[in-house]
Amino acid sequence: MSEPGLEIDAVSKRYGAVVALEKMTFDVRPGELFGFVGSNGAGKTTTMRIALGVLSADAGEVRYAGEPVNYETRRHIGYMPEERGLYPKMKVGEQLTYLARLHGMSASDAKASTERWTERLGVAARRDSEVQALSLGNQQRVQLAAALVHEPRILVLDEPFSGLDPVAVDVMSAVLREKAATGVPVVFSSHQLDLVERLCDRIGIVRSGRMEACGSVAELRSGGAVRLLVDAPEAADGWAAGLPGVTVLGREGAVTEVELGDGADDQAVLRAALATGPVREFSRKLPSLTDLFRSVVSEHQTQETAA
Ligand SMILES: Nc1ncnc2c1ncn2[C@@H]1O[C@H](COP(=O)(O)OP(=O)(O)OP(=O)(O)O)[C@@H](O)[C@H]1O
Repeated sequence: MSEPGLEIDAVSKRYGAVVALEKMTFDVRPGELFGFVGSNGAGKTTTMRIALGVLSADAGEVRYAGEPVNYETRRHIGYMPEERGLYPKMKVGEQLTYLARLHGMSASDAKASTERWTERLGVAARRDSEVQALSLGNQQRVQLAAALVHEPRILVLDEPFSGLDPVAVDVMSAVLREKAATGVPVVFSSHQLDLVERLCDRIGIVRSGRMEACGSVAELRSGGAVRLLVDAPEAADGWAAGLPGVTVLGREGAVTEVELGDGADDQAVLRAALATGPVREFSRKLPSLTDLFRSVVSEHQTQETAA
């Protein structure tokens, strides 16, 4: 079994009558990039705030390396809050150095780290500018620098990719990958599912304060029904109707999409297609993370967006 990283264990939280989290449980292993996705109001920000300790849980526990997270551990978390948290009138460089010092770095290390991260994140030329003078995207780059400047052992980032241009998305993705490669557990929330699918080792899909599905994209896919694409140009409409356990989802030109239910035989589909004439393509259609997400959350979508 791998070493424990950051563990969120049966964490529950209410705001008055609103149940924000109901036994939220998952773990982010050392060196792992974990994508935290869910509808608006599903409970991602609440979970992250509890992990950082800016909000207390009603029940459950957050652990790091097998021990409950305490004040000392929290000094080693790099956090990017959803509401962002920079001082607008303070200069970028001074602010980052100050934050690094707050986390216990020496003055010279804090200065060197500020220089390193502002360069890496493309805001070195703005070190002497007030934060409020920067564009929103550049403020976000500085916000990420603020989460990284003290060389944290854990990274918890609330929607770090929102509002970034494609170049900044690439830089941010590379930085998160590198941090994970050094053994840091990295968790971030995002609504950009294509990015999450590309970047993350594992993904957690949250619905109504609960972890509904968790695993690698391949693991999440393995739970769903198999879909096939069959390109049979001479087949008449209805060629696959009546095959046991097979549902025809649609046809575009010569390509028919079918879903296999329990007990359905893909080879029977292939034989039926070949009986119509040539088959140019016969392949499995893998659902995207967006498809998987929709199937997990759609059931209660209305309830959550009303929150
Ligand atoms: N301070 C608060 N007071 C009352 N209710 C709150 C408070 N903060 C959050 N909530 C409620 O808790 C639930 C979870 O909210 P949370 O912000 O954690 O969701 P989220 O997944 O981060 O959403 P989003 O994707 O929109 O950022 C929602 O129903 C929200 O309305």
